Order: sequence, then C-alpha cells, then structure tokens
Amino acid sequence: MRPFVFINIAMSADGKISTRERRQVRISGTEDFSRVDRIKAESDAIMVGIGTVLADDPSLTVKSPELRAGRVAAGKDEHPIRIVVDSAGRTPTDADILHKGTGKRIVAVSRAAPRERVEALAEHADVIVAGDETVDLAALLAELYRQGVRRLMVEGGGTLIWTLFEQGLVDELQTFIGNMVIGGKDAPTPADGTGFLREEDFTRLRIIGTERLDGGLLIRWGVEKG
Ligand SMILES: NC(=O)C1=CN([C@@H]2O[C@H](COP(=O)(O)OP(=O)(O)OC[C@H]3O[C@@H](n4cnc5c(N)ncnc54)[C@H](O)[C@@H]3O)[C@@H](O)[C@H]2O)C=CC1
Ligand SMILES: Nc1nc(O)c(N)c(N[C@@H]2O[C@H](COP(=O)(O)O)[C@@H](O)[C@H]2O)n1
Repeated sequence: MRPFVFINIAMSADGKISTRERRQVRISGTEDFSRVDRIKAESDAIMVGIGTVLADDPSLTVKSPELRAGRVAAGKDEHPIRIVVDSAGRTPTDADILHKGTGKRIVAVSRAAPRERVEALAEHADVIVAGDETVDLAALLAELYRQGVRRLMVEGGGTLIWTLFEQGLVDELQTFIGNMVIGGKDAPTPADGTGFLREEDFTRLRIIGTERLDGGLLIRWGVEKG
C-alpha cells in the first residue's frame, strides 16, 4: 500500500520550472500561491528532492494562519510532515525545512549515506533508510503509508518527479502554467531524468480540471492506470 501521490509544479509557458542556473523564480502569482497553500494544508505530507532543497532552501510550511488553525482544530500538526529525498544525506543541517515551523520532518536516505551525515540529520529529523545507492521510492512510500500518510504532495524538482513517473508512483499532476517564457535548453522541466524512449511507456494523462489563475492556467491531470 502507498499514499495517494500528487505532484504540484509551476512552469513557464515554454515548460521550464526555473532558470538554467537553477535559480528559483516566481512563476505563480498570489492566486496560485494561495491555492498551493490550500492543497499543502490538505495533505498529510509534502516531499521534495535534495536538488530543490539545495537550490531553493524551501520551508514547505503552510503560510496561512487560518489554514494552520484549521489543521490544529482537526487534530493535526500545524504543517504537514516535510520530507526530503536525499540519497547521500546532503541536506544542510541549517536548512529551513529542518527549522522553520513545528512538526515532523523526514529525511529519506540510501544505505550509501555516510554515517556521520545520518547522525547529524537525525538530530533534526526522522531518518528513513531505503535503497542501496539512491532512495527506493516505492519502499519509502510504503513506509510513509505505514506511518499514516494517506495524501502526499510532491513539490519537485524535475529529477524526483521523473523517477516517480518512471516507476508508476503518481496519481495526479497539477501543473500551473505561468504567463512567461524562461527559455534555455538546460533549464529544468517538470520531468527531467532520462525520459521515456518508447511510446508505449509514456505516462498517459486525462484532464480532470482547469482554472485560469494569475494570468496563467492551472491544469489538473489524472494519471491513466494501465
Ligand atoms: N517551479 C516549481 O514549481 C519548482 C521548481 N523547482 C526547481 O527544480 C530544481 C531542482 O530540481 P532537481 O535539480 O531536478 O532536483 P530534485 O529536487 O528533483 O532532487 C533530485 C535529487 O534527489 C535525489 N534522489 C534520491 N533518490 C532519488 C530517486 N529515487 N529518484 C530521484 N531523485 C532521487 C538525488 O540526489 C537527485 O539528484 C531547482 O531549480 C528548483 O528551483 C523545484 C520545485 C518546484
Ligand atoms: N507553486 C510554485 N510556484 C512558483 O512560482 C515557484 N517558484 C514554486 N517553487 C516551489 O516553492 C518552494 C518554496 O517553498 P516555501 O515558500 O519556502 O515554503 C520552492 O522550493 C519550490 O519547491 N512553487
């Protein structure tokens, strides 16, 4: 068993999620950031890859006091569990995700992570070991389910999202398309990694909702199970 896994990603009209220098840029406007805050508050956990932590230093906290209060009234922590997928245990111990806001954090590492890094991270987060060289995502999701996570939001970046699609571990994709062009053949996209080669392997999607926001477009896609 695994949680319901949905991805939320903001990309430019030309399909980039940041600049070629991997510098975080504002693609969403206030309307989309409010929506992101809502779907974050509705999730049990929120997950990013180590590339996103190193590039953006996100806190992944719920920003609205009303949404945080709603979670507490429902008997939950103020913020969803925050998870970093980090094979080698490279998360900086002063990263915002480990310090901003209350509640549980998880760093998922592989068995190849140096012991001193695991020990340092264990002072700030629960450490889950899954996989030999890279984090075994299916095993991680099974463990999260065992710990009570039923709804998991994935915020990026492109490498983690690609692997989740490659392994058939995604149920829904929410793509916000902002009204700008970023350009650059090396700028990250929503699903990087190696990509599929054969048409029969492509992940097939169906539109389950659309909405105009911030001069751009939100598309919600369901993943066709085949
Ligand atoms: N516009 C948006 O909504 C968002 C944009 N971003 C952007 O994405 C970029 C970061 O993306 P990436 O560099 O691709 O990093 P990423 O956040 O996808 O992390 C990838 C890293 O996770 C680790 N990892 C461990 N096990 C793994 C597994 N089984 N599968 C995949 N990865 C595994 C590896 O070290 C891998 O290099 C930044 O430029 C950031 O600004 C990130 C989040 C949201
Ligand atoms: N939804 C969305 N729109 C954008 O325009 C973005 N640049 C991002 N980036 C993601 O948001 C994270 C920031 O989280 P905190 O505000 O620190 O909680 C960042 O790391 C990206 O994952 N997202």
